[in-house]
Amino acid sequence: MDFALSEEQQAFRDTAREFARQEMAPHAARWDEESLFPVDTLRQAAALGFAGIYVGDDVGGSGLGRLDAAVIFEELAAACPSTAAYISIHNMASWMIDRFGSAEQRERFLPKLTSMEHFASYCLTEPGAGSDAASLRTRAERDGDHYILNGSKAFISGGGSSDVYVCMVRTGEAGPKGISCIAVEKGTPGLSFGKQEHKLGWKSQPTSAVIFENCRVPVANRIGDEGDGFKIAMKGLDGGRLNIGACSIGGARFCLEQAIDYTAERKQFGKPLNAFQALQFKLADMATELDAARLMLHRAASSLDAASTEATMHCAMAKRFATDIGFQVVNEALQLHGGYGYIKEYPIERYFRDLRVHQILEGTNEIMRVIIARQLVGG
Ligand SMILES: CC(C)(COP(=O)(O)OP(=O)(O)OC[C@H]1O[C@@H](n2cnc3c(N)ncnc32)[C@H](O)[C@@H]1OP(=O)(O)O)[C@@H](O)C(=O)NCCC(=O)NCCSC(=O)C1=CCCCC1
Repeated sequence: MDFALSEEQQAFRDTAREFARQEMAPHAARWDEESLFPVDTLRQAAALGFAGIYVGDDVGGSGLGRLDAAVIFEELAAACPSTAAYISIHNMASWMIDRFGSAEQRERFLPKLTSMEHFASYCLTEPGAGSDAASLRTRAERDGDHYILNGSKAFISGGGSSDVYVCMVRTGEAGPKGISCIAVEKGTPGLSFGKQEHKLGWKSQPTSAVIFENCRVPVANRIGDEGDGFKIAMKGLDGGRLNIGACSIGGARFCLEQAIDYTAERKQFGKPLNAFQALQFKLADMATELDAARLMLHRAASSLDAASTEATMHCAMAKRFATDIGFQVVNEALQLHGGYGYIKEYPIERYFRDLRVHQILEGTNEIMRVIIARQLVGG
């Protein structure tokens, strides 16, 4: 087992770190404050290959693996978890087209997605179908060479701004086997968007409902066969969960570094905070748990790259652990900053708000436990 990154991986990491420090970090607070979707910066990230990290290079992707992606997302999220997470979602939706789409669909959609001339959204959740994703009700009725879609999707990242919506819809029976995956393009009559949601964090990416009212979509936009949609969605999420875990680790790493600097500078009772053993122990625990989370995440990424039969469980374990530890580390970093951690002059509160949602989305951490337990005990 080799714990070192290859020379190539160190090179992506350095490129991502430099980009994040120069092009994201100086602007992230303003994107958050003004709820700005940083389209130009996203396209700069795409020019470095970050918009199709594990998409084939024949359609403009970087042709890399999940471990490479984990390394890149950690660096991007150290500067701005919200923007890094949007790039992750775009990668997840693009990969679903790359992996399950036809040659014609790959050629039609992916060159514009890998350059981020177009943006992609992943649409599974509905107002009445969150954790129980297989109960989704958005209906796609066949009408000749089109489907007519009716229903709505909730909490969609990129809603209203994305150009391609990779949607899970019901074409058949109740349950997972009646679900298909269809790419709906912006501008299709009958497609509209709800109001922009006001969120605690993740403010540099827009979030809205996606609404279908007699929305006519060509059958040629169906990704995979009828009835394959649930499995496609779950496979997309295996990788998406790793990326979100990597975003938690990156954000938490930045906050740990801030806490180390702050406790060295801040003096109370005549000495720096870091001279108090109780606070040294806090820093030691934060660093140890973060390291454990990164190791677990990299193991899960290697497992997914190797198509291991345990990959889904490893991804669920890593998502659960990395997002819980990430939030815990940011919370401790805030505590170590005292009152300064709670005000906007310091960056910690933004990371606190951004990382909280990682424990909820792409499958709550309770659902991660369901996935792990099913592998252990069956059922
Ligand atoms: C785990 C879960 C609760 C499972 O469900 P059930 O019990 O209904 O389905 P079950 O009986 O487990 O399975 C059906 C078929 O499906 C296959 N399969 C499942 N996982 C996978 C997988 N990982 N890979 C391949 N096949 C899979 C399963 O084998 C079965 O097929 P078979 O009948 O054997 O032929 C699932 O529903 C889930 O996960 N919910 C969380 C949703 C959830 O995560 N949203 C998040 C929405 S997205 C989101 O939050 C975002 C936020 C920010 C923006 C981006 C998106």
